[in-house]
Amino acid sequence: MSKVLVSDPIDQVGIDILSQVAQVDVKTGLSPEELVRIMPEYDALMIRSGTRVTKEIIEAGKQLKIIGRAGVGVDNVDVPAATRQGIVVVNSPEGNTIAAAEHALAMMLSLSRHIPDANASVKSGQWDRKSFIGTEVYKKTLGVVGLGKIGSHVATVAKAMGMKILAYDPFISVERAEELDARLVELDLLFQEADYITLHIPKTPETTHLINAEALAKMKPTTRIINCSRGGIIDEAALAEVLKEGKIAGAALDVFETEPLGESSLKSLGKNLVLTPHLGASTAEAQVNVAIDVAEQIRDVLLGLPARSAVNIPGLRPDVLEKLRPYLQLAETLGNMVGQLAGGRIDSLNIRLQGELATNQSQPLIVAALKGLLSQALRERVNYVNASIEAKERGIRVIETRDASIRDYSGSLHLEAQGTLGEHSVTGALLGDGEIHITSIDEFPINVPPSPHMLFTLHRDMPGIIGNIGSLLGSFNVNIASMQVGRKIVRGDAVMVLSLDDPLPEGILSEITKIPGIRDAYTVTL
Ligand SMILES: NC(=O)C1=CN([C@@H]2O[C@H](COP(=O)(O)OP(=O)(O)OC[C@H]3O[C@@H](n4cnc5c(N)ncnc54)[C@H](O)[C@@H]3O)[C@@H](O)[C@H]2O)C=CC1
Ligand SMILES: O=C(O)CCC(=O)C(=O)O
Repeated sequence: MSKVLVSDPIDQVGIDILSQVAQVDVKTGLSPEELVRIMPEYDALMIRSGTRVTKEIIEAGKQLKIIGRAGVGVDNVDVPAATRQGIVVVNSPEGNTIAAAEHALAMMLSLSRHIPDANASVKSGQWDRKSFIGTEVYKKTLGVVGLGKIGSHVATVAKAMGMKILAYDPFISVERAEELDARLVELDLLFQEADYITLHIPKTPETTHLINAEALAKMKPTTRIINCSRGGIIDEAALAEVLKEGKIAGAALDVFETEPLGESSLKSLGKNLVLTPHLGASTAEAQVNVAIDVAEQIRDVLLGLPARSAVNIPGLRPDVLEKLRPYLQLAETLGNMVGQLAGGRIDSLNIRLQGELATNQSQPLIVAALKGLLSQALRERVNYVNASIEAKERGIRVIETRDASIRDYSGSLHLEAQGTLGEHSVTGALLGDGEIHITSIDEFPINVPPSPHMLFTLHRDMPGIIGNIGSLLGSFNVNIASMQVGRKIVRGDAVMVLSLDDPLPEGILSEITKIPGIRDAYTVTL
């Protein structure tokens, strides 16, 4: 019989589902060393946010087939390590949406009406009404950062409470914002105008410390901030400072840079700060939803069936998956690249399946390309199941064509996207050894494998240009791992693709475009 380890508290309904097919051991509070030691016994691992599933734990799981995260964020799982071992990682992208949205709204109202401190005051025997004069949210402006599932529900309810909604989300269409009666604005304007700011975004390199000293300085003294998304999006030291000095009116935090929250300057603040211990998903309903969602998927995978909400591997029959796996990776990589080249808000994606990929069984490749395209915006929320729906909801027009006559590789994919940064295309194929190669960018022929940090330029093919870019990058201590130029005619337009050892430091891109002959420059991070 299969064995499942449940290493965080999970609703009993999930345990009951797992018990239909497996022996279930609930062992919470294990140390990383204990987890590594016992992992070889288990076929499946079910967690919430409490267990950090490291590479060491995954590698110890010699029989492990699936890791189930009863919630949305899989940032506590080393997903690439799991993928390398062919272990499916599943989550519950929507099971706790309402719970998290309601917690953010509850935090906004608690903060406005000093409910936590007033409660403590009454319980300590006082009847102090003067100290707890609050503010109303009616007719105030709410700035929603991240208009995804949770942000949209917060916006809808806040609207019903009479609030005006501003939203910042570079990946959401104006039409979607209009449906929610929200005005899409730039972040600076939101910082300047909002009375309340609520964060509903994933934690990514771009969103880490999005709310820092500089951002806080743009806010009104009456602004209140709510964070029920991820710790680290707010710079806690900078926030504590402005709260102490009364430069903004208050904050309510459910998530922290380090959890559990240890020593912190936040703890000494008064009624202008409300703190909860990552309770966003902690409702009876959400815990039942996520437990069912994830336990059913673990049960199915243990029975040899596909998972419906896999973050890393699509829900296909194992034999079909085995054949398609390299091409799915190709499609996802190309989708991710073209999404970044074309910019945040994508209007359309043209996918051309070429050569032997131009068959009717190629639907999963379209889905993989969309998953890659949306991954910058949605991170772990996008999977092989919801990618098409998410694209539709975001108003992305998807056009697929097939051309079996193109035979430069046995099968290749050509993706063309129209977005905020214009129209861009990328073609890729698999080499004999299964390695992905990018074979054209914006119709210029090249031949490079994708790498984690890439820089692309569109420039005039003229002497000295390569040297100028090299010197500029060198002056910022950026090391070039490889470089290739693609051109159609001598001294015409050309593209340059550079693989860099490190991410491009901020500000260099605009310096690159100042080099004579460079028309445009883009970075892609994979
Ligand atoms: N406190 C808690 O217990 C819970 C926290 N969460 C967290 O809440 C967050 C939001 O979750 P969902 O709404 O389900 O995700 P979602 O994927 O539906 O929405 C996220 C939105 O953020 C947008 N976005 C991405 N990068 C952005 C950027 N740089 N600036 C502005 N917007 C950006 C995306 O376009 C997307 O619309 C996630 O971080 C999730 O992990 C979710 C559930 C419970
Ligand atoms: O499991 C929990 O309570 C945390 C939920 C959460 O943060 C998530 O689902 O992303």
